[in-house]
Amino acid sequence: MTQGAFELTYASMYQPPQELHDAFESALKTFAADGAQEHPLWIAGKPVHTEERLDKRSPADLDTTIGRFSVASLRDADAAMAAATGAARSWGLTPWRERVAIIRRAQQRIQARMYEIAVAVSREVGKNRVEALAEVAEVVDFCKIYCAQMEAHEGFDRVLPSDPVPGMHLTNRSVMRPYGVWVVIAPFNYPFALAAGPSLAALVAGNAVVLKGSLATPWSGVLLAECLHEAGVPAGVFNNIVGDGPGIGAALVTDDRTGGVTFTGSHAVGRGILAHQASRFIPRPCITEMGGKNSAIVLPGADLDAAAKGVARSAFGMGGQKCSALSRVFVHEDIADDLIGRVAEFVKTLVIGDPLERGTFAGPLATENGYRNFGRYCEQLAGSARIVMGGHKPDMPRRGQYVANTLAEADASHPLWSQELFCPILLVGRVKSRDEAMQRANAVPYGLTAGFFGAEEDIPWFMDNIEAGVTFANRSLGATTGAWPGYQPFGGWKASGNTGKGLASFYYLPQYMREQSRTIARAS
Ligand SMILES: NC(=O)c1ccc[n+]([C@@H]2O[C@H](COP(=O)([O-])OP(=O)(O)OC[C@H]3O[C@@H](n4cnc5c(N)ncnc54)[C@H](O)[C@@H]3O)[C@@H](O)[C@H]2O)c1
Ligand SMILES: N[C@@H](CCC=O)C(=O)O
Repeated sequence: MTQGAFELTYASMYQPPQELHDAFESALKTFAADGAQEHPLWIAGKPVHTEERLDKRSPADLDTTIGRFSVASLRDADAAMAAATGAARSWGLTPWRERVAIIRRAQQRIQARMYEIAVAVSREVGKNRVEALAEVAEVVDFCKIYCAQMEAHEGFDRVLPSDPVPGMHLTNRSVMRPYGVWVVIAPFNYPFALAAGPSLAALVAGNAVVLKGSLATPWSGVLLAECLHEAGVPAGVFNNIVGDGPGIGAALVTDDRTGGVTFTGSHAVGRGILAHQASRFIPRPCITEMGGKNSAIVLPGADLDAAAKGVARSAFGMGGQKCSALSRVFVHEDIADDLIGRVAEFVKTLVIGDPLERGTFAGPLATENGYRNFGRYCEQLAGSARIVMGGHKPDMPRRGQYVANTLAEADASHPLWSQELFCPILLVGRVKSRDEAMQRANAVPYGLTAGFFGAEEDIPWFMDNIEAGVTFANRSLGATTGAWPGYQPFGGWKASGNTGKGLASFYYLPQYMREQSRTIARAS
């Protein structure tokens, strides 16, 4: 989102202009939370109210309900698949320029409703207002990028030379065609961006979509469905259902009518979905974006103030509930005390509180599960690590899922070094050399993001050796977090993702299409 010269991204979000706050405040007033408001599923171009409803509680105040959400049954999931199957053929045959025009209208609808969507995202996830606004702005950029890529590649339709056969004229073409119905499974932490990003790519490529978001964050998908409907996406081409993973999600990804799947979520679930798609008699494409256990390396020569800010922002932003969150820092022993002191000082300035308030850095944890896990991890650390700060659940004016930013030093053998925690816990390890730091950074199965702070001449060594899909050096705005479409393609290596291609990169969109070679022979 651009306001004057200001462009809102996850890196620029720390100092947004006053107009952005004013517009958010005004949306807060007009788009008030009405706990009794009913939110439907969207199937076959229509809102569908179901018998089963979920009263969604605010993670910031568990005594407040933010809306009543229809929950899909297996019959609703089947209806969504049937609607998408019925609509897929004509959408796939719609000229790509028309599809691009519709997605551009969707971009305008999302832009026009940006502040109210951000209010909803902030309320359901508990993320602060700028994180929420940036999440919506990211979707605007996904629309722009995928439409521009279709145009730049002329709809991925290429005329090829005639082959040299005497007495015959052969016309050759390569066209990229959609798979049919694409199932998108989204996580709770970026319920708008990670539902919209894959859905928009699938749609512009000509697939019909069935989206299933997380039960923990059911609102974003409804708003996305409304925007796409307002933009004129034909009935059945985009369907949104809300339901549990093992029941409704599994039904979608195993359905015979599914043509391809994009899953964003934990490794435990993603791996199973990927195995299923690969083992079918007709294997299906499957894009999995999974967990992370991201590290930063800090070496002598680093600007330690910049490092402290970058480390704290990426470890504790959004309560550590980013797949890109920093959870391990390896710092050279000569500068370790200095870095730890600066991180602790900076963290004291970060406000934990009501996510809708202007000054809040981090709100509550989004899920009950995450809140419980945080307590468990802190108990584990209490007996076996040096807790520098945090390690508890703070007293707050409201009964929300609030936790303290936690920094701890633990032995290399501690089990929390290798497990994704998804809460604001940062482990620090002292190292004797840059090679020891690299060895420990790479000694986990994940490979999503990584950061480095140190001398310019060490940056190529870091980027050439680190096993991660997204790398940053000397970035105080976030050591490992805050990739933005068009600037930093975002995708994981190793157990963090199976395709090796980042969201919004040049290589992403073609994954939603399959190539057809077309040769026509005529006598010459
Ligand atoms: N790599 C990335 O780009 C990226 C981005 C965001 C989040 N994540 C990861 O997501 C995780 C946090 O999100 P979460 O807790 O919502 O993840 P999760 O795996 O629990 O759930 C993700 C989605 O999968 C659904 N699901 C669960 N079981 C299923 C099944 N058997 N079949 C089909 N669908 C099923 C859930 O209902 C939800 O919609 C973290 O591991 C985080 O690192 C990764
Ligand atoms: N794209 C976000 C992370 C999304 C995953 O949770 C970032 O780069 O920080």
